[in-house]
Amino acid sequence: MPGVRSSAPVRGDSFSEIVVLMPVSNTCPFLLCQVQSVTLKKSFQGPLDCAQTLYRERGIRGLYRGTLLTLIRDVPSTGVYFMSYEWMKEKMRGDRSRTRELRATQILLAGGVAGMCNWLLAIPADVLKSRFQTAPENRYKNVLEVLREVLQSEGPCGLYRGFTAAMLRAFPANAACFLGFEASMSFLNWLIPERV
Ligand SMILES: CC(=O)O[C@H](CC(=O)[O-])C[N+](C)(C)C
Repeated sequence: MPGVRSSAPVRGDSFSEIVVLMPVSNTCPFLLCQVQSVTLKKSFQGPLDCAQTLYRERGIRGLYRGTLLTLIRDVPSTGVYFMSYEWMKEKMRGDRSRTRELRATQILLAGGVAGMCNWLLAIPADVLKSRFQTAPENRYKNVLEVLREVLQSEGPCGLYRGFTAAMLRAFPANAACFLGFEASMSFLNWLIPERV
């Protein structure tokens, strides 16, 4: 039995994330903005209602609209997320003891900072994605049109709209997430010890 060591696979398989989770995550901007359904002229009751209405009005394409932007947002930022987390842990452990256990506060700090690094990179693509997904169907031909419009109307700062709210959420959410992750890893490694 190899034991449980690596952090990345726990975050899931990318293919299933795109196929299964993308429609779920794609309903979020609609719910947050409370964009109204075109035909029913009503706000959505929840994620399921939103997904059903989108499917009815726009078909399967409606559920996957903005997938490219989601990938542009998540692929590089996820790399930075795990890299910054591991880098901070290594720095806090110091050179001498690579296997030294970190304190909970150190894990919280590394996780929180990793979440902030993730969003520092992800916000511009997230802003474009939300605008693109919630716009009326034929408003934008492609992503570049959304980018042009944001830059023209708000300048480069427009790409960082929501920065403060994103950062205020990113630290505690990811600090807790990594603490839970490390606690689960310790438990699993205790349950299934590594054979040497
Ligand atoms: C966009 C997103 O979900 O970011 C995650 C961190 C967070 O604050 O939710 C990180 N990751 C994309 C790696 C799941």
